[in-house]
Formats: sequence, C-alpha cells, structure tokens
Amino acid sequence: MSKETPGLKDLPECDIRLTEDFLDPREAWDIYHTLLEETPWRQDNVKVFGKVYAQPRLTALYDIHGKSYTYSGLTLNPHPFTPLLDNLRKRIAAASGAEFSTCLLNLYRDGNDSNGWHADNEAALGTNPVIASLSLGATRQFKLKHREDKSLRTSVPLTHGSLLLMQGETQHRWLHQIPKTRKAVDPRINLTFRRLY
Ligand SMILES: O=C(O)CCC(=O)C(=O)O
Ligand SMILES: [Fe+2]
Repeated sequence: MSKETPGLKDLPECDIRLTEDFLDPREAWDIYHTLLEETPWRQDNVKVFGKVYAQPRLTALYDIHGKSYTYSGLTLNPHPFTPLLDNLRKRIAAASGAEFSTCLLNLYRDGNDSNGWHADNEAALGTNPVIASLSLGATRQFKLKHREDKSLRTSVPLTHGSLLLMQGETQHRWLHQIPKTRKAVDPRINLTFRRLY
C-alpha cells in the first residue's frame, strides 16, 4: 500500500469500517431506482464562511420523531420514514449495534456535484456519533484528512451497495469530503443514518 493512500485501519484517531458487500448489487439497484424516482429531492442554499451558495447536490431528510436537522446554517425539515428507509434503518442498526433516528439522503447527479470538507459534529448528534453511510449507484471517492496532521490523508472508493461506518472520535479528529470529478460519472445516492438527540 502506498504512503499516500493508507488503508482505513492504519489511520490514527480514526474508527471507520467499510463493508463493501452490505447489499447485494441487485437489491442495491432496486433501492437506487426507487429512491431516485420517489424521493422529494431539493436543492437548498447553504452559508459557508458567511457566503451563500446553492448546495452542489440534492438532499432529502427523514426522521422518525419529526426532528429537523441544522448544519451549515441550513435547517432541513424531515419527512416521515418510508417503509423502504425504515427497513434499511433497522438492518443497519442490527449490523452496526447502533441506533439511528434520522436519514439524510444525498444525490450527486454527476461529477460536478460534491460535498465539501466537513465533519458531522453538530451538537445534536452527541459526543462521538456513529454515522452509517450507504452508497448506491456510481462509485465516488471518499476523502479523509486529519484536522491537525496535514500529512495524514487518504481516499477510499465508495462502491454500489457498500456501507461505511464512522464512529468513536473520528468526527473530532478528521474531516471528510466527496470531491468533484472530471470523469463522466452516473448519479450516486448516499444515505447517511444518524441519531439526533
Ligand atoms: O456522500 C457521502 O458519501 C458522504 C455524505 C456526507 O458526508 C454527509 O452527508 O455528511
Ligand atoms: Fe459527512
């Protein structure tokens, strides 16, 4: 393994696990097509360092208790969970041993859509949140960089049907992003399951 791309297990102060075959590809495609067509996708404005931008992707929020979620100066009002999303929520809880109340869906329409450097460290998520991230459709690179040690960074391809779990102190020590790419890429849907307190 090259020095520039250490594996997830080699990263200090980082607890991230990737299960590549969490969903079999056929089921994952069924879910992808249903979500692509049936989700009430929206594009919101966000404030980054005081400037307002259209978010470079589409999103939708679901919550079992109807709680809204605020990040980057944006408050998203949730939809009630659908049976499909609730089924995934329960399966991911069983696989991870964690509980989830919220699902944030991201749709990256093409390589021009992205998700900039951030950590999922809002107070409403609690101290060391467990965040479960399911990927469907096109493969995109998930980049990680340490907040202090600039020599520590890596990139992991998130493939169709894979489940990435971020937990422990990861959000306090590391930032993550999905960068834009010049490659021609099909749409990708990402579901992040979180617990809101
Ligand atoms: O699309 C992804 O894989 C990451 C999504 C993400 O980091 C987020 O929604 O907080
Ligand atoms: Fe995130």
